[in-house]
Amino acid sequence: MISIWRIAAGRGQTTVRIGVLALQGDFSEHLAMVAELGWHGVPVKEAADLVGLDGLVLPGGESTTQCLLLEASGLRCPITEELRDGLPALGTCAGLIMLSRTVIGGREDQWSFGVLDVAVRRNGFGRQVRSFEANLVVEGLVDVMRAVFIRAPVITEVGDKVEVLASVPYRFPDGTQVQVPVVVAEGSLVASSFHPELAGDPRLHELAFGRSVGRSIADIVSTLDEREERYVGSFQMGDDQTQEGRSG
Ligand SMILES: NC(=O)CC[C@H](N)C(=O)O
Repeated sequence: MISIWRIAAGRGQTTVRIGVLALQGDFSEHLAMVAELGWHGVPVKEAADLVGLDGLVLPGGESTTQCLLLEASGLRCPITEELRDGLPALGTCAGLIMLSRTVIGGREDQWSFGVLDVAVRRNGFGRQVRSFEANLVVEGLVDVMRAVFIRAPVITEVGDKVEVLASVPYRFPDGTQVQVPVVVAEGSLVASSFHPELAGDPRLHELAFGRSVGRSIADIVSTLDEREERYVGSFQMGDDQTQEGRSG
């Protein structure tokens, strides 16, 4: 269950400050989205930028490069501490990878913050040519969400406390089909395999930083089958699951 976070308490009283990790990737789009929501966006490039934040966005891009830049900038430890202390965070695509407990198909020296109890396979939906868009039903949102998937990670495992807020059908080469989560929440964290900011949809940012969600995974998963017809097609596993990505 995600509680009403400090940001909600602060709304209307003080300026809400949302940091956006701005080392690599599509941080500008996230900053624009934060501004659209009436919040103050703070590009985070060094530890001092983390002071006084109400939330943090980890953007899409290239997780291997972000690992290197997070180390070089000295941000790895302070961000780990903030996330462990419960700073609300939204991770999209590479940002999801950075939050995850386990990363499959990463570089040997790849690390992650390890605060979100999921395992992800990098580029699990395939390489650039297999990028796609889909209309998703997201728990708690009335209208479907247009989701842009670019060399997106596949969530292969979720822990007991992780809530699955949206899934898509995923077909293995042998024809077996499963539902894979593409929006998840745990405690103060929300993450998506896709890029909500590229479709100009601010609702995951609102979900992450401005409201609560509170349904159990079992409850959500039980409703997914009924809704399957509302998804656009199904998606096949990429042919290069272990390939290193090169750009956002
Ligand atoms: N669009 C993205 O963020 C792609 C993520 C990229 N495949 C990675 O592993 O980091």
